[in-house]
Formats: sequence, structure tokens, C-alpha cells
Amino acid sequence: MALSEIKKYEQDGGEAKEIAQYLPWFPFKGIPRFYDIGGFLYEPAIFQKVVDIFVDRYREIGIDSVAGLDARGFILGPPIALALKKPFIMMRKKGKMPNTVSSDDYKTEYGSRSGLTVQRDKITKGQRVLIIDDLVATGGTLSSAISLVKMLEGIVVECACVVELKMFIDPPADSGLPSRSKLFKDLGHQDVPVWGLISEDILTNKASLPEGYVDDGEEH
Ligand SMILES: O=P(O)(O)OC[C@H]1O[C@H](OP(=O)(O)OP(=O)(O)O)[C@H](O)[C@@H]1O
Ligand SMILES: Nc1ncnc2[nH]cnc12
Repeated sequence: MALSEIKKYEQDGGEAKEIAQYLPWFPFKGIPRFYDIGGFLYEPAIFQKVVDIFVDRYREIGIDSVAGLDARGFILGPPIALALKKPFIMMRKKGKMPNTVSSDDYKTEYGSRSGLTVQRDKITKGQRVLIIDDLVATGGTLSSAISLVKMLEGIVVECACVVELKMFIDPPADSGLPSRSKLFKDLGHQDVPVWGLISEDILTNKASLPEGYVDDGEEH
């Protein structure tokens, strides 16, 4: 089955709305809305539902491996890879693994990172790789992951995320927001599909924070 034929699990559909209730946001790392997957990871039935949706989506389309992005893609990727009975590949931040290729430096919604890496023997020419992460915002992180697959002559079947922040896809020029579409185009990734189950439109669960809460998020 081709990706274009997959009709189930539309973005912000019924399942997405249920899961969104367990994905709180709060000010963190200097941004007003940090979306915390720790909410649904704590609920086994909801965590299972998330995994099942991704497994269902990719069971029929022929993938060779699942690549998860450091760090939150390391939580979601392995159960999906195991259910699909496919190898799991770590894409780690720099300096953590031997025998790697590295992407260029990249930016996220709230920070700068000095490259993602993958072990060079984990992807071979023509292999079809599914990239998994928790959330796509500016697309900086996904772009680096796509570059790694391309460096090793693999093919990215899709980048799949639980949350897709649509505000970054193609923001108005006067918004000051980085554009994911422009970044992908500049890097030659415009044909790589990105899919997110939940957008910010239905992420309405503002966390109730304790009195005196301070943003103690750190750059890493
Ligand atoms: O689309 P972008 O603007 O690149 O942002 C999305 C990325 O930012 C977060 O990762 P982070 O680098 O903060 O790593 P962490 O999972 O270790 O917190 C998130 O888990 C995504 O990987
Ligand atoms: N708004 C956000 N919430 C959680 N993780 C993120 N990574 C980049 N932007 C994010």
C-alpha cells in the first residue's frame, strides 16, 4: 500500500482528540507552550494507543527500519519497531556513538544543536527508513535526520511525529517564525513526507502548575 492510500488516523481526528487530553503544555525552556509527552507515557492505555496507531499506519507500506531521534524518539521508536519486527536505529546527538556520520549543526524551536549522528553501518543503499520523533516544530531536527539517511543513500519513507506544530509549516513572513517548508526546500528535502497525528489546534490541556512554578528548563 502506498502512503497516499492511507486514509485512517487523520490529523486531529477522534483518536488524536483523545490522546491530546493527555498531552499537557506549560511554559518551559523559554517558550510559552512546551508539549509534554510525559502526560500520555504515564497512561499505559493511551501510550499503547499511540504505538498502535503508528504500527497500523506503517505495517503495509514496506519499511526496512525505524530510526528514532535522541531523546524522545528513543521512547516512541522501539515499541513501534518491535511491533513491526524491524530493526531500530538510534540517531543520537554528537559524540555518543562510535563509527558515525554526522549532520550539520541545526536549530530547534528553543535551542541550537551541534549535529545528529548515526552509525554508518546501520543504513545501506536503497533501504527504506521510517523516522520517528515525538514532535516537529521548526523541522530543524527532522532535517538533520533526513540528511543522515540520504548521506548513507537510504530512502526516508516518512517522518512520523505524535505532534506537528502547524504554525511553523509556512508562517507569514512578518510573523518572525522560522518556516519548515523553506528549510526543507533549502536542504532539498521538500519531497520527504512529514506526518503528525495531533496539531496544536486540539492541544488544549494547559497544565495546572504549582504555586511558584519557575521555568527551570536547561539548554543541552
Ligand atoms: O522541529 P524542531 O524545532 O527541531 O523541534 C523538535 C525537536 O525538539 C525536541 O528535541 P530536543 O532537541 O529538545 O531533545 P530532547 O528530546 O533531548 O529534549 C523534540 O523532541 C524534537 O526532537
Ligand atoms: N513546543 C515544544 N514542545 C515540546 N518539545 C518541543 N521541541 C520543540 N518545540 C517543542
